[in-house]
Amino acid sequence: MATGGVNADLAKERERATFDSEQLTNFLYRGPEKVRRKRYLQNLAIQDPVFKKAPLWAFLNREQQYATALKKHLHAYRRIQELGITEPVEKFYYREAAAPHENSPIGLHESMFIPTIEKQATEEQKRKWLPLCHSLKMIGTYAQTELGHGTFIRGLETTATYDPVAKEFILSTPKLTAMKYWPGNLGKTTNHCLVMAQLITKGKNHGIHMFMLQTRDMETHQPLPGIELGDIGPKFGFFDNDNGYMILKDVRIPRENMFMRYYKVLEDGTYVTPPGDRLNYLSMVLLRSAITSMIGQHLSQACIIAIRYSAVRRQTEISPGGEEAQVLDYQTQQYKLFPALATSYAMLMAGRFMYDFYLKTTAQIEKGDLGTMPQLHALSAGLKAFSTWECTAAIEVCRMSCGGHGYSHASGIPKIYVDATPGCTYEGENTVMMLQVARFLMKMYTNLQKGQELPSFVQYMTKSLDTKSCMKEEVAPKCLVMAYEHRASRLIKAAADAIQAMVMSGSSPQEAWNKNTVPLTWAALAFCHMFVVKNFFEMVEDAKMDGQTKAAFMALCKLYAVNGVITHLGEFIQDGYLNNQQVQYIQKSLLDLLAEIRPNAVALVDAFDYPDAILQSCLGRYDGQVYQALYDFAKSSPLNEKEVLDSFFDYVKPVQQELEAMNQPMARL
Ligand SMILES: CCCCCCCCCC/C=C\CCCCCC(=O)SCCNC(=O)CCNC(=O)[C@H](O)C(C)(C)COP(=O)(O)OP(=O)(O)OC[C@H]1O[C@@H](n2cnc3c(N)ncnc32)[C@H](O)[C@@H]1OP(=O)(O)O
Ligand SMILES: Cc1cc2nc3c(=O)[nH]c(=O)nc-3n(C[C@H](O)[C@H](O)[C@H](O)COP(=O)(O)OP(=O)(O)OC[C@H]3O[C@@H](n4cnc5c(N)ncnc54)[C@H](O)[C@@H]3O)c2cc1C
Repeated sequence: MATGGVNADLAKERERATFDSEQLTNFLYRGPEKVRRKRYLQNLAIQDPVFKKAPLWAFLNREQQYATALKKHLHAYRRIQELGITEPVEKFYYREAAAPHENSPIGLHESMFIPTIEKQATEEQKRKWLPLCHSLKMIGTYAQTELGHGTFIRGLETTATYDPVAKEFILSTPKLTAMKYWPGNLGKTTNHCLVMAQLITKGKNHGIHMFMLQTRDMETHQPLPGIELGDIGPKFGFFDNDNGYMILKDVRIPRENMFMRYYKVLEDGTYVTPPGDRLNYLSMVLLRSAITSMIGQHLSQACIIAIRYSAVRRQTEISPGGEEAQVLDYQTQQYKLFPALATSYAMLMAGRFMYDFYLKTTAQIEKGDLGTMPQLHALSAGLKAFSTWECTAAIEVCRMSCGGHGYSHASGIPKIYVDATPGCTYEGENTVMMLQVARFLMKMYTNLQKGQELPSFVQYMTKSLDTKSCMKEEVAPKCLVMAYEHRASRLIKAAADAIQAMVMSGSSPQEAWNKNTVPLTWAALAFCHMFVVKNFFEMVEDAKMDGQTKAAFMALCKLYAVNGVITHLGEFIQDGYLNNQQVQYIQKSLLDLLAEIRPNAVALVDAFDYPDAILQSCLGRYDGQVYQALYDFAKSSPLNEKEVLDSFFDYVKPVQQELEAMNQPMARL
């Protein structure tokens, strides 16, 4: 254990902050009462001996990691029920503190399996399945992706063929590429799954639908006949999760196991068409809507670690013989870390918007109003892709900004990175998601040309492109937002014009689309970026907090916007919207903002309010005693348990002896 109180540099950082970090914490968690409750729940978990005694994940092999994750998450599941915690966000706080570095082997059971039953099953199916799910008799997952197809869902090859005589579906993965491959916890943990399969009835294929499949015996946990299951092996991250494969050989399930709230197959095999298209894609939309907040949290943890460490780390004397500087005082270090910090706040704000929008829209869908589904799809796909790309890149910047120690698991950042980066792939590969956004934007652009009214968040498209920026020396939020709107509108028009020109010269619309997917993704990215900037400004402006806190928060928000302009400068100046002088104002503003944020950097990460027990980082400790912690971490490496390892005698000694013998003068003769 590190001792010695709070590191003097870190203590000074907290004293010199111009605002009270608690105020920002209260805003982030939606009020002081909620903060108190969060801390109470986190402390309950942190003090629980089952969680306290668990070994550190980094020193375990994969099987041990899986077992630890299972033990912790099942204990948390039981405790959450005993404590009567029902609010999803409160469950999240408890679980995060209980198992901060263990991905849940029952995570998909809770985040996809149960919500899909709640949203897509009939009342009768819910009555049958939900009690079993809550008592964990049924543990399920979401089995969609196959060896041959993940992105193109319509191309999935698993079939569900209806047999009207037996009133059963026959589930089959008819070839190698049809086997389910990747679903989380399918390999070893779960005993049920939702299978996405091509529905065939009366000889006709009706596309993919959802079916409930029992995969393992509920007592012995053995796979059921006709089902081959297994873990897919070690991955880049998610070591403790059994992503699985599954082969189905004509497995029969009752007709009642098709999810029939919206889509139905009658006893005689008649297919009843649903009220709306793509309703069975809604489970993906739920997770996509939650990912922006989740990834913002990952990045906020990386920022805490890198910024606290940069305040403690001193390297190189600035003037000969003088004191070595805190690395956080180097402008280049600030340019790495403060945009990352601003990005994490921007994504937390975007995630807050996104999840609220999801709840509002799905409430309308539940009532049969499907009108806002295209907007929900476009925004959830776009923000999921944009936030995961931005945040994973920034996490890696945080890691490298910690120098060599950032490469060690002692820092905590490598684990954050490997668990965050698959967010770019799962729930829809990011490029593919951006192309869905582009599809929506092109539709909106066509509607605009036809004089139709646009949804509020794309109304900026109606503004004339024939304008110049209002940017002055004092870089104003309004002018920044307008610059982002202009860039997004211009790139949407450029992509639309390119497609239109190709069609006019004889290409088919599909060909024209496929030859312009790169500009289309530029347009989609610019749209998402604009959305995040605008939402960030709006949320800061509306935030109820004292003036100093708001000023500190606003500086971050401006930095996010200003840094984005500089990073994508070409797209802002291509048509002369910003002139040279204005670009210079923005560049100067960036440097000014770095200096303005500097005294508040530590307070801004303290505001995220992550206890050390969750961060589990030697570098990100609240007390800044990083060197003692690194030494303790090294000492606890299992390689240090024995002074001399057996492998020394097994491998080094024999080779040394052979080489010695070979090199003897007699041996050379
Ligand atoms: C309860 C709290 C939860 C908290 C959770 C916390 C987080 C926990 C995190 C856990 C951590 C890790 C878990 C990891 C889980 C990972 C799980 C998975 O990965 S599951 C598998 C995910 N797979 C995908 O996402 C596949 C991606 N592909 C697709 O979605 C589709 O194939 C496609 C959208 C790319 C194309 O679909 P297609 O049917 O071919 O559609 P078209 O392109 O032809 O478009 C037709 C039309 O449909 C519209 N559309 C498409 N999708 C939707 C949708 N979802 N909703 C509404 N509308 C949709 C599209 O816009 C088109 O509309 P038009 O009007 O014709 O333009
Ligand atoms: C950690 C993890 C957990 C997962 N959990 C689950 C789960 O629980 N359940 C489940 O069903 N699945 C799960 N998956 C699978 C995941 O959803 C898919 O991997 C994902 O949807 C991407 O599909 P793919 O692998 O087929 O990628 P591909 O589509 O093969 O992507 C490969 C490349 O092709 C490009 N590409 C593909 N199609 C197009 C196109 N139309 N236009 C332009 N470019 C294209 C992509 O941009 C990408 O660069 C998980 C994956 C991971 C990594």
